[in-house]
Amino acid sequence: MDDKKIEEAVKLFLEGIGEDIHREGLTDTPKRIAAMCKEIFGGLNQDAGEFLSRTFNAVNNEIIIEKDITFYSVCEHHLLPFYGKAHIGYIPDGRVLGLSKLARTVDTYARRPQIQEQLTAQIADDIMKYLKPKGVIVLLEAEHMCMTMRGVKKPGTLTTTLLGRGVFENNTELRNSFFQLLK
Ligand SMILES: Nc1nc2c(ncn2[C@@H]2O[C@H](COP(=O)(O)OP(=O)(O)OP(=O)(O)O)[C@@H](O)[C@H]2O)c(=O)[nH]1
Ligand SMILES: [Zn+2]
Repeated sequence: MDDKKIEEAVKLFLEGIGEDIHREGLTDTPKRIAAMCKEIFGGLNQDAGEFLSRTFNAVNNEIIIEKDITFYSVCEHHLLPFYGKAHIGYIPDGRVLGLSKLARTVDTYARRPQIQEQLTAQIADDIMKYLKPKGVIVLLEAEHMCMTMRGVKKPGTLTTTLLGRGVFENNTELRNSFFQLLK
């Protein structure tokens, strides 16, 4: 990441909104934002393949679900946060992942400028690509600040996105057992 560019951009932006960039509260803000970007956009420098490639033998091929994975992302249209929970289920085909790797995959793609549908798809596609399970299903529920603090201003609205790959693509029974286990 280019700290200098971020700092210059923040100064210009603050001037643009009519702020005095030399007042005490703002003098360190460009540096703070450059440091913050490393956290909230850190996924841009990460490759989920590095940890998704660490698989081990499955005990059986029953469904595995990791639910309520908290995530924070930033909408690419307004650069405002959207945040919520990710729920992931997969049916192994001989190999499984360490549980933490599902949450790491969510973080890798959440920490980028995003839209929710794309985030959902990137998580599902990478799990298919590296683990090669029989199927994976990803459900994301999030609140978008661009819907609440500006624009249409509807606090409390929850956006849900769902994507199934492999056996979850069109098997209603399997999808329903995922929903059942989330309750
Ligand atoms: N599909 C989708 N839309 C999103 C997401 N995040 C934000 N948006 C929407 O992106 C749209 C951008 O619409 P535009 O009309 O280009 O921008 P805008 O004038 O700021 O839109 P308003 O929010 O309606 O004021 C808005 O409707 C947002 O609600 C997302 O993750 N997925
Ligand atoms: Zn937005």
